[in-house]
Amino acid sequence: MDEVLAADGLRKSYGDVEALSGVSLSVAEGEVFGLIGPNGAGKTTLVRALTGTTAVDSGSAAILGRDPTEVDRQRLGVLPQEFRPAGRLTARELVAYYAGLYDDARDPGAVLDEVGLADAADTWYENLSGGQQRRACIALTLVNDPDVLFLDEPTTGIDPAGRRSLWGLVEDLAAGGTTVFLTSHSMEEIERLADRVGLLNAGELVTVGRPDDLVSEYGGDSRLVVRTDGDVDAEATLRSVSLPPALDATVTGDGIAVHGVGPRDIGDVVAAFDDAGVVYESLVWKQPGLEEVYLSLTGEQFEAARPAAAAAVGGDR
Ligand SMILES: Nc1ncnc2c1ncn2[C@@H]1O[C@H](COP(=O)(O)OP(=O)(O)OP(=O)(O)O)[C@@H](O)[C@H]1O
Repeated sequence: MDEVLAADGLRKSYGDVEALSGVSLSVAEGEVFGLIGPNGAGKTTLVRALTGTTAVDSGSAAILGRDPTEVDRQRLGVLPQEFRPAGRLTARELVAYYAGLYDDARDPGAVLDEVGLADAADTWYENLSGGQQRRACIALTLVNDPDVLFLDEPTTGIDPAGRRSLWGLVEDLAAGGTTVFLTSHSMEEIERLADRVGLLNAGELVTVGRPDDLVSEYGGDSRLVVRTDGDVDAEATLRSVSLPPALDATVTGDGIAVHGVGPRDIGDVVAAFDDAGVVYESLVWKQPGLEEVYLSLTGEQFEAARPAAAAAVGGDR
């Protein structure tokens, strides 16, 4: 596969703040590369460096083998994190205006349809809902049928159904050969869309890999988390429970975590807690995902909890 995006030792400081401290990466044609990282990690600076909209202090970037400032804009689509088109143009007028900037543009109506804005096409941008505005912005990045698409937090403010339909759109684009560089604060979005994920922390690309590989390497084991009442002595409770010998347990901030619990072990573990007469508030079985990778590599909880990650196997008592 051809390399479409490349970064080699990108460094960028703002005064004393080193936003990028030597970032190198490579993205292949048709790949969806997901970038995650805490606030201020340097994600937007990296997008700007890769798209040639900020000058770097050292290092180099290339899109389609060229310097980002020299690449044919017809082949590039960029959705910045903050993007405010003219408020008193309708979605259709905006898309038509942007289409007019290119020699070879798609039909505005078809693009509006694709992002789910056909019914609101004749509403002024300023009167669209937040989610509809974001869709309109995405439509503007698609008018030139780009080969490379940068999406900086594309679905912020879009409702769950709208997000899912836009994920389908990104999947279709990638299947058609479009290379996508995506930053997001939604782990669900990254897990769903990204072929490879890069974790940026304090300006450094801490790790890059396929989601499954990162989870196997850094995600830890699946576990059953037993939340006890705040007044309960979790250490004493744990000593009173006879867990299956292969399993290990630790006391956490709000209860007990039993490690290495596979799906078939859940019943035995629950029975062990019941036999010991433990009163618990909830039992949650968690399989590791990117959230755990993020926690293990940054020491921080990912902001947006991923509800589907946890399957409750017990209730209040
Ligand atoms: N124009 C600027 N002037 C000064 N400092 C800046 C500028 N742009 C970014 N920074 C700083 O550089 C660091 C990286 O910022 P950046 O916006 O790239 O992070 P981010 O990962 O995109 O954050 P977020 O998730 O909050 O959008 C931060 O410390 C930020 O304050």
